[in-house]
Amino acid sequence: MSSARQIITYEQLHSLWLRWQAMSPRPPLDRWLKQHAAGWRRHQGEPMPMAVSDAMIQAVRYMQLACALEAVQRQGANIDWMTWDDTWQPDDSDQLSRNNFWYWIHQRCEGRWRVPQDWNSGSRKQCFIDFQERAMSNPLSPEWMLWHGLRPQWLPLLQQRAERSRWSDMDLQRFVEQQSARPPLWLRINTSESPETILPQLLDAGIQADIRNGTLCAQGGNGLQQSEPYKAGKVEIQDLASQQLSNMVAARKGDKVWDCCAGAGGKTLAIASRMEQKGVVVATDLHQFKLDELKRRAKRASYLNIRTFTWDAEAPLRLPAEVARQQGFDWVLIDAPCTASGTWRRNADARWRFDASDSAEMEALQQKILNNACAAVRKGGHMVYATCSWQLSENEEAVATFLANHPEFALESQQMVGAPQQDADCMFVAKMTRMA
Ligand SMILES: C[S@@+](CC[C@H](N)C(=O)[O-])C[C@H]1O[C@@H](n2cnc3c(N)ncnc32)[C@H](O)[C@@H]1O
Repeated sequence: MSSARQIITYEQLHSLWLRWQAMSPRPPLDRWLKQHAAGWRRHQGEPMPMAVSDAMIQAVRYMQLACALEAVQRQGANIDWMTWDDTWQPDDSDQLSRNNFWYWIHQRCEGRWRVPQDWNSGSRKQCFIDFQERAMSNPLSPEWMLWHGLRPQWLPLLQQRAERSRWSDMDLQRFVEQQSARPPLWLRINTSESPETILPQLLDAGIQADIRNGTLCAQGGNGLQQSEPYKAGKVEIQDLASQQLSNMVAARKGDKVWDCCAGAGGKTLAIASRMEQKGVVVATDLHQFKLDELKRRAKRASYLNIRTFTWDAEAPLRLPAEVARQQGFDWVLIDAPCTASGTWRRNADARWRFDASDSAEMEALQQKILNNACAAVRKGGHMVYATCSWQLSENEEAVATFLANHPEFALESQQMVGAPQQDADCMFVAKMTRMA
């Protein structure tokens, strides 16, 4: 594999797959592929072919489907998929032979890698065609879920979401179908320039970009971070749902804002961009290394009014003097740690770490953060609670539990943003106001 133009074979992909599988603990595939691509560039002197990362992402997305197809090939189509799914585990894909695994993945995504000439024939081909036909003619069936890389057991949870958010059947179908593809790379503009002004600058830098619904987006990130608009801090990568969520914090010039789970600052920067350097944004997180990245990004965008320090949610925050003087922040954003089920389109492997029956610990952490952050909201101020998950338990139910214990807060609004209406991640956002 010494040239980007060289054709990748499934044997080569499999050795890469085994290397990732052997990692302990196994890092998120996306991050691992980025590191691998950097190593590739260093050793080969040219970029890693897109086909390699595409194939790895498709393999992880459809590894349960590969197991299901293998089961049909061996036992026939008469399988109770809900029972089968109950005992299926991600490691089961290791039981498939290298050929069979990559055969099914190749069929599902019409892979752009080299396979033996006589591969695509015989009973396996027929088994695949029959499965596809059954899946596609039965939307919302277990086989249809498997076809889109989702566990059949998640269907009732998704149906609850659809009912709660008044998604039509078509919306729900679109949501599931969207899981088979990454959303584009949405960009947020940090300056007062318009998308129409920045677009030609991106195109000149060789970035495939366009404007959708008034927002810039790029197809893939290759070269974006080396482009002039990015290096000059004019644009930030931020998913469309995340941009909408940040907009719920309608901070004005001079406001005091606390982004209490700020991470690397995606939302912090979006909020600061509207404050014209007036007022203060306090950004905290459990992890200092994330805040270090936030500081780098803030510097690139020339935001001088962001302060960072660690906070672990074990107790209420000691308010900075100028915030204490006004008895709390005008806005507190809790972008809570969550199962991140709304980001599976970008982080294909995250779905296999999701266990809906084991979310008590996460929900307890979300309540702890809500309970300890709310003390920092001034009377009349607002608290925005958000997750990038779609289950009710981390969202509407979490908000209801909090409000039952805190009658001093009133719910202003709560909604899902992004997918399925938009080609984006799927996030939840609730706005509450402190009344007393
Ligand atoms: C959804 S992420 C935040 C993403 C970030 N707001 C952004 O826009 O990039 C949740 C964050 O909560 C942080 N976190 C997890 N447990 C925490 C705790 N006990 N106290 C404070 N922050 C915590 C994580 O480190 C993570 O950065």
